[in-house]
Amino acid sequence: MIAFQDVHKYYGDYHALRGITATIRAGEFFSLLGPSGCGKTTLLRTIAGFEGIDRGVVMIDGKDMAGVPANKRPTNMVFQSYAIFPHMSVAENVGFGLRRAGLSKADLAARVGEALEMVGLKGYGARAAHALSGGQRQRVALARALILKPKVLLLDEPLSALDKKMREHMQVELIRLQRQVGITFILVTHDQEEALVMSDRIAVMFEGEIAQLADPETLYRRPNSRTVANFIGTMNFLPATVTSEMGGRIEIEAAGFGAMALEAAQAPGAVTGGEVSVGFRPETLTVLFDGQSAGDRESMATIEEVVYFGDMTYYDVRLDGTQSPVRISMRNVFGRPVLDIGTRTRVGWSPGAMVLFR
Ligand SMILES: Nc1ncnc2c1ncn2[C@@H]1O[C@H](COP(=O)(O)OP(=O)(O)OP(=O)(O)O)[C@@H](O)[C@H]1O
Repeated sequence: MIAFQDVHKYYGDYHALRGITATIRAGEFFSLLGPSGCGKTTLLRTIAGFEGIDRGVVMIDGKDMAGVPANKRPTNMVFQSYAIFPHMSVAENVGFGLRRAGLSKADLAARVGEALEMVGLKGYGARAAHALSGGQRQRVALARALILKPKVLLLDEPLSALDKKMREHMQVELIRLQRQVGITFILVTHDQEEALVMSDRIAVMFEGEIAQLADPETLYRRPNSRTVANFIGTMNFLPATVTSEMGGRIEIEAAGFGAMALEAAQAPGAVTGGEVSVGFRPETLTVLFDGQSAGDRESMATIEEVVYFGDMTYYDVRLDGTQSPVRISMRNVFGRPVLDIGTRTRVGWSPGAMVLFR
């Protein structure tokens, strides 16, 4: 549906987009994720036509968008500050973009009703827009964009003004809506959890470039750099050395773990003798209680910090033979005690959960 080919954008001397090449599929929920200033909003605006580009090509539905103004593109944008008109009714807001479409009153009312139903605001048409909650206003903004039946809906941090509960509720609503209407949604967010929850695929951006483009599970389990690993969730790192690499099997010697073998996919670019880091998520290690078997491999460790969350406990443990603690997250089980700082414990782990970074 969208194709970027080596897209560059400058603001004066500032190189805001540095060679973006990617495709977004029709019907996909796609997110642009990255820290503030990485260029995600700029990239979204190049799709909408609000921002020109200095080099490269932006295609929508097979057509080069060079010279095509925003109002002639099959896209519509929903903004963070849901710019709805407070003095109008909900129905007038939603029907605003169709007021010159020459529809009969009855047809317009039907289209407005349909759009309101999609966003869960059936029956709210006569309500004054200023008399709505933040979440309801955002739904009006969505209905106003959807009523124009765009091929692509562009969402610029649409939920960031909402409180946590409402944001989580709207995330689920947005996913449901996208499945129902089946059009391509492109979301800009700096919230990694939001991107993981909502997206079919995510482009992680840093400094005007796409660092990795993949589905949520791949991004989480196989991040391609330490930067991506750190941006999405928590990743522990320990120093390691590659002892051999042959026929797609990489052997390493890692502090705290000892020798282990990894698949090639876990260790792209590993070279024998290379000093690397082995990375692993907090939930892939297990604090083993008395009599519990490891399943795969185990190491000895000392608990240095305990953070209790009710349903979870974080243990910061130092594996024997290592310099710095690593975090383990454990789901609490009724009747099982939370261990104290200073406790010596066995830790279970599996080579399959490790990722190697240069
Ligand atoms: N109109 C402009 N003129 C000059 N510089 C700009 C302009 N718009 C954006 N920039 C700069 O380009 C870079 C990318 O901006 P952009 O808004 O795309 O970032 P972002 O990733 O969306 O960040 P945020 O989450 O803070 O909105 C930033 O460093 C920003 O300061």
